[in-house]
Parts: sequence; C-alpha cells; structure tokens
Amino acid sequence: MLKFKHSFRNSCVSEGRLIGWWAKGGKLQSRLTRTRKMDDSVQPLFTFGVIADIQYADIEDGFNFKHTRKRYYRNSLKLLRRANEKWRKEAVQPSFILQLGDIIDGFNKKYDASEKALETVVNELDKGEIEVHHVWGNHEFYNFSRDDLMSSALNSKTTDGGMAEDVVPTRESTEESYTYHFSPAPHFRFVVLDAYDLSLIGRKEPSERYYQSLEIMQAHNNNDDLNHPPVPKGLEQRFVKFNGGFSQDQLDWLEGVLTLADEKLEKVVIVSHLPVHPNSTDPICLAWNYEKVLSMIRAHKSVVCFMAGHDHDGGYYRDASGVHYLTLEGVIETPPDSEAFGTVYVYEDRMALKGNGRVADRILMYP
Ligand SMILES: Nc1ccn([C@@H]2O[C@H](COP(=O)(O)OP(=O)(O)OC[C@H](O)CO)[C@@H](O)[C@H]2O)c(=O)n1
Repeated sequence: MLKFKHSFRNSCVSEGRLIGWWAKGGKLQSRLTRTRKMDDSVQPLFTFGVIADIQYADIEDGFNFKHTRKRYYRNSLKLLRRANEKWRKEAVQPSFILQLGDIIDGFNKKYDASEKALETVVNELDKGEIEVHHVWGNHEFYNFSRDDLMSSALNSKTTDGGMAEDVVPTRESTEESYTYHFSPAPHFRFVVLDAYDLSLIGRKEPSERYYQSLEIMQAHNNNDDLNHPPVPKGLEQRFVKFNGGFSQDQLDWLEGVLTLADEKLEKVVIVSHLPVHPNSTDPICLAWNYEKVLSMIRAHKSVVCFMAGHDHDGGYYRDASGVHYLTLEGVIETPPDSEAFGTVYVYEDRMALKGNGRVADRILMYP
C-alpha cells in the first residue's frame, strides 16, 4: 500500500504529461513523457553528482522499521563504488558530489564500528578525487556527537567550495549549526542546511536548542517512544525523534544568503537531509518546521531547486512558481542489481538530472 502511494506520488507530480497507465509488478504506475528531452549535444556550464542515504554498515541485510523494505547494508558500499566509477568516467568531470546525508547506518554505533565505517565510505568517495559536499542526517547523529562531526571528514564546510570571494552573512548564535553556501560557477549558488539544528538527536542537554526541540515534540507527540508518530496519517506524523528542524537563527541566515543571491541574479539550489515540501515525500519524513523554509523559498526568486534525502522511496514535485523539490531515492534500499545516484548537468536555462537505476531522468527548467 505504502509502495503504491510512493510510486504514484513520484510519477504524477513531475513536469511531464501523464499519458497512460500500465500494471507493473502487480502495482499500477503512471507513465509520463517529459516535456523536454535530454540534449547531450550542448556543453553544460558544470555538472555535479548526487547520492543519498548510503547507510553503509558491515552487517547482514535487514529491513526498515516497518519490515516493508529490505536494507542492503554491505552492498551500499558497492553501489557507492559504482557511482563513483561512473562519475570519474564522465566526459565532463563533475565539479563536486552532493552527499545528501545518512552516509553510514546507526547500527554501526551498536557494534562500535562508527569510525571504521565512516573511514570505509570516505575512502571510497576519495578515490573519485572529486570534492564532496556532505549533508548531515539522523544517522550521522546516531553515530557521532555534533562536536565529533564538526571535526570529522563529514564537515565539508572547511572546504573552500568557491566561496572565499563571496560575502558570507554571519550569525550571532552561540550554538553552531552546520550550514554554509558555495558558488561552483558564476551565477550559481548551493546552500547546505542543517535539518537537525532543532532536534532531540542533533542537540544534547543542556543546550537551549535541545529544550526548544523537546518543547516542540511534547506539543505534538505524546507517545512514550518518540520515534513512533503521533498520528497514523497526515502531516502531523513528522513530529518524530528521527526528524528535526531549522532554528530561527539558521532561518535568518538563510534569508540573508537568499537576499544576496536575489540581488546577484543567482540560481540557488538548497540541500538538506529532510525534505520540506509535503508533495515531495512521505509526510513522516518532513522537517518539523518545513513551512518556514517553504515560505522563504516562495519569497526569493533565486531559488530553483530543493534537494533532500531521508525518504528512501524518493519523490518529486514542482510547485506553482516552478521551483523543483527533489527527494533522492536512498542507496540503502536499492537492490544489488540496481543503482541510486544521479549526475546533474547545469545549463543556462535548466538542470538535467541523469538518473541511474531507481533515480529517474528529469529536466528541471528554471522558474
Ligand atoms: N515508526 C518508527 C520508525 C522508526 N523507528 C526507529 O527510528 C529510528 C529511525 O528509523 P529508520 O527507519 O532507521 O530511519 P531512516 O532515516 O533510515 O529512514 C527514514 C524513513 O523511515 C525512510 O522512509 C530507528 O531507530 C528505528 O528503529 C521507530 O521506532 N518507529
């Protein structure tokens, strides 16, 4: 049932034209033609790779919490290797890779293998010799403290990312969040958000943001197990411990970044582990205060796309103003004979996502 819902959501909301239905694997799926085809003859301005929810662990295959999806913990490393090999062989070398969070699985903590697993995946990524921008997800916080992450290989804020010459809005906060922005090419900017800035896993007592997060959760979820959603259906499901949100400080910073980007007539891609558009994900995976980010995106013409992970089934939605909300399919729930990664070719008027395996090709025209 859940699977059908995701297939439907993924397919019906893309910018393509619905042309028919057919039955596949006992489930109805919609079939679409895209309004524009990939055009390989034009040289892109730059390209980048995208991959999400690798969740590597050196353990036997398992299942998600509901036992509806198989998880291939060891094989996820092989899929990462294959993605990396493909990126290295691209005619135009990707300028960077966006790793959308949950690079290793929380099970590593149980087996005291967090450091080793992280070293394994980071070494695999390093073989590509392509700069990687890391996003932090819930599984990062199952394995490491925020301080540990700040001084780990997963802190890509320390890579220059082409932002040295840019004006970077500053923040007053005493509680550091993991956010930054970079400009890989003139007129393009990428913004990395911290979706666990407010959360019960990304913040610890006695931090102010931890208590603020506890207050939010207590207002919405009365369950003893806070990983259990407060309602079986609908948007309120998002108030679970494995999600989080954006602090006011982070939102103020984002407002500053987007205002500058508007002034410079830039195209902005925002990335976060948690999706922010209800039509691009199962609501159980939404950021707690997703509305705040959505209204900010609506107020800034520079934003062209929001990319996230977390919902391993993926999702996609283009809103009324033409902003694309892409949730990338997770590597961890991808069978060994398939793939889950993409390469994005960036042009003056569009981005073309070339998907592999479960990730569909998409033409993302700018609004
Ligand atoms: N109803 C639930 C769901 C999950 N849990 C526990 O919460 C933790 C996180 O769950 P997990 O499925 O591992 O999180 P992922 O980030 O891998 O996936 C997110 C979405 O589910 C993907 O669609 C974990 O400890 C679960 O056991 C729970 O208690 N109750």
